[in-house]
Amino acid sequence: MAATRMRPVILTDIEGTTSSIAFVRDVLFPYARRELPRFVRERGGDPEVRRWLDQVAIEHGAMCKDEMIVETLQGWIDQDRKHTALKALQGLLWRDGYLRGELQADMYPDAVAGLRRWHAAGHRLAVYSSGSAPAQKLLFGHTDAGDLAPLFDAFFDTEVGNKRDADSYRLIADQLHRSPGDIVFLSDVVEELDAAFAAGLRTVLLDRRSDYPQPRDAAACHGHPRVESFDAVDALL
Ligand SMILES: CSCCC(=O)C(=O)COP(=O)(O)O
Ligand SMILES: [Mg+2]
Repeated sequence: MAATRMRPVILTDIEGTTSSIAFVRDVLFPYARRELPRFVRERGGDPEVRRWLDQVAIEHGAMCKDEMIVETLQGWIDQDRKHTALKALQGLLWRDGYLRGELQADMYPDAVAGLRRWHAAGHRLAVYSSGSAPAQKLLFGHTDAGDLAPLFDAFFDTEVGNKRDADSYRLIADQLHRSPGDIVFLSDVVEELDAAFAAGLRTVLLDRRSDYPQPRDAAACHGHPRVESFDAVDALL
């Protein structure tokens, strides 16, 4: 009897892949930057907030005041630092915004259709983003296409490691109980795909015109299959 091949797990990035870079840069980050001083003033005493503020303070090598921590975090937002403490605090801040109805995640329509199609076809879906896992669940739970969070069965963030480090993808494969070759990673960032490929994952480069007006040529793609929308991913699964 012929062995049936398991459907690959589809592991997706968010910014530049399921949602536009502009949404993250022009909506989410400014919201966090603006709300941060109030949030630290009002919630800085909560253990789940203090834990991350203290981590930022320790990195300064000195006891520093909350105002200085806020300035540091705002600077990191401006630099798009993918620091775990910043990402955890952003997730807590965005939670308020989503729950108050002030935030709603923009999704690429082809990404919504693809995720629904693959889930219906029996693929397991997972997310790997620099945004914290709670922030990922909130984002997919509050999209312009409704609640998409139930489509996913795992959410990975930088607590498994940096997205440009092959060991992070080995850990994700272990945690999904799948061999690396049974996972397809979708991302707009070639360096992330290089790391995933080095760990044995299959890869697809999202090269969306609205995020990357200049198409990336063959040399820039480093051998990763290149698509402009999720519609073209099915042929590669
Ligand atoms: C809930 S994700 C918000 C986006 C974010 O904070 C970020 O840094 C995007 O990183 P990605 O790894 O998805 O490109
Ligand atoms: Mg990305």
